[in-house]
Amino acid sequence: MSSHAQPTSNPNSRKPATLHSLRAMHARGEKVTMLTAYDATFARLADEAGLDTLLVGDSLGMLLQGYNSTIPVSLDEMVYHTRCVARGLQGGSAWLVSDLPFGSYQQSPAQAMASAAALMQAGAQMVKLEGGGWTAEMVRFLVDRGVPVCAHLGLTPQSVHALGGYRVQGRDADSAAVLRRHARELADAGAAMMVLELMPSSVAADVQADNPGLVTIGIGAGPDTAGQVLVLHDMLGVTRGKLPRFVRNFMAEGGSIEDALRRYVAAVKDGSFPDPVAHAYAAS
Ligand SMILES: Nc1nc(=O)c2c([nH]1)NC[C@@H]1CN(c3ccc(C(=O)N[C@@H](CCC(=O)O)C(=O)O)cc3)CN21
Ligand SMILES: CC(C)C(=O)C(=O)O
Ligand SMILES: [Mg+2]
Repeated sequence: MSSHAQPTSNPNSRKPATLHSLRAMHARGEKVTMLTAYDATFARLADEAGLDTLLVGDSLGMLLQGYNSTIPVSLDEMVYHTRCVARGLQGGSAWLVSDLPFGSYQQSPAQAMASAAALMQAGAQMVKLEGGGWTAEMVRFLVDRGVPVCAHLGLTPQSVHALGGYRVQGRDADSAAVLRRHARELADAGAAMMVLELMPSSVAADVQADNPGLVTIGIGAGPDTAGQVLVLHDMLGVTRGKLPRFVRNFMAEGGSIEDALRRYVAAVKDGSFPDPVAHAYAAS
């Protein structure tokens, strides 16, 4: 089947998500669910389990390719996995976000637009890019040209070597204030969504309160964001090695992958995940 084939019958009764429906979900206080997906089969399973949004994360460099960071992932590889996931979502409902990989947007707004175009033509509905205020010019350039953008602040894994490891960000008052300022700049530049990764719950709560219409998606950022994201392999308990504290293994609770996915959706929707103590970080 070509990627331009007509959608087949809707596998569930949900309408396809739109930026409008996701903003409305947040406005009425319903939590937004996001999970990473890298292939057609898991995209379809996640969609059928009721995920609102899927992310083709550059974490695939670590989970699928075996690298120890996301830095080696290329734009062509992100395009390939975006095509796979988009085909799995045909006839489905989840909103599809794809990561712009390291080196594909940092140079200029024009470079960011060319890279975003490749992901959108592969089936993404929104692109995500990592970084603070310096990315505002890229965000504005893309949004003006019809590309929805998700920002990503806090622990930005593409900067792991500059950050000195996968460490909690915004722990002290000064760095928390910088994070809040950057979030405001990116929201003002037109970012509709924002991943907040590995920061004290209070900082993520402040970012959400500063920018009420922004759909914040937390990972290791506490319970007060508009939504939550996890890496698929982590919530299925198949990731090897030491896991970050914010992870919960939903496979240990459910009897099947389908059940684990449904439990994740239910736990985010009813607010039982993340736990404010077990899965969150405090300011220093
Ligand atoms: N499997 C996987 N899951 C992820 O969530 C993930 C990746 N890989 N790769 C890309 C980034 C890297 N991430 C990470 C990696 C390690 C920690 C970690 O070890 N965190 C410590 C806290 C460290 C501190 O206190 O500063 C923890 O205990 O959670 C957190 C996020 C999140 N992302
Ligand atoms: C963990 C999420 C936010 C991500 O960027 C990824 O999976 O690459
Ligand atoms: Mg990523």
